[in-house]
Amino acid sequence: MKYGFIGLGNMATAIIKGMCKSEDFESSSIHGFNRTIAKATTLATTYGIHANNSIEELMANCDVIILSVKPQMLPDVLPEVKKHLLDRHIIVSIAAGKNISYFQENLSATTPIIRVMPNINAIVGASTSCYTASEQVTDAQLQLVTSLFETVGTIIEVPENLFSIFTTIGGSSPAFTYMYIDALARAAVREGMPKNMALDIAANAVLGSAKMILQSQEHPWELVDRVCSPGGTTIQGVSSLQSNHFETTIHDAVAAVTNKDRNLSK
Ligand SMILES: NC(=O)C1=CN([C@@H]2O[C@H](COP(=O)(O)OP(=O)(O)OC[C@H]3O[C@@H](n4cnc5c(N)ncnc54)[C@H](O)[C@@H]3O)[C@@H](O)[C@H]2O)C=CC1
Ligand SMILES: O=C(O)[C@@H]1CCC=N1
Repeated sequence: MKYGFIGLGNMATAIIKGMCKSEDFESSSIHGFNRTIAKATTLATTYGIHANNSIEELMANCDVIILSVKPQMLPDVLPEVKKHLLDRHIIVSIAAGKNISYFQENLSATTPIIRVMPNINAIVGASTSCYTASEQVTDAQLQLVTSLFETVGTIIEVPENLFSIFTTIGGSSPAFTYMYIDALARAAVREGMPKNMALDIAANAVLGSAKMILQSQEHPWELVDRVCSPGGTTIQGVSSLQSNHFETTIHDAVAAVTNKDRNLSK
């Protein structure tokens, strides 16, 4: 099997890195095409993948075509993909907002299409990804594509009607979490702690808290209560966050992202 990435930005670079580091994929089986050709040649030099000069060349070389351009670039890219589409091709899209029917309308109703939503933590092998597949996709094809995304983290199936909300809490939320970690660290800088030290502590506290949620089986509010000693320090901060609408602020941000994602498919 040969894998071809169209668009070699943040996400494709992370996924290619994961594939090349894994024992399951040969770098010689990976091809890439980017509008700015230098990005392809850099990846070819770094990881030993093939730099292709056109979508036509990439599609002739590859079986699994991974569309990794921004959603707004798809109207430029899809006509060229459609022109060179063959029966052997499997289309994988990681674009936000574009649903399977969009690709069926703009490419072909019979081509196997798998929609995947990874996240930027793929760069460190820690993406929380999901997929949904068109009915033409076989179990073997699905296995192939999920194993590809397992090289950069975990992947689960999500029905397409939940894809927008997954995109928000799985795909976009790393940005919110980075903001939260940075806010904690800056607050510590105000108290005199060096920024690097504060970032390290804040990030590790978030990492540990995430492990607690995943491993303890306890409700998050039970965990909150366990941190808040009666008359102690933490409850002061928890009350302050509640008075400042912590939860509704997050809900508003999640709704804003999800609405934008839903509008992209219209
Ligand atoms: N950045 C993120 O955290 C995530 C992004 N995504 C999705 O992944 C996709 C890619 O996002 P990024 O990697 O962040 O974007 P990016 O902007 O870093 O990469 C896109 C690449 O496509 C290239 N490109 C643009 N037009 C092209 C064309 N006509 N032909 C060939 N190459 C072209 C650009 O030169 C660029 O290198 C998007 O659809 C986005 O919705 C999904 C999950 C997370
Ligand atoms: O902001 C975006 O559009 C993409 C989708 C998920 C994360 N980044």
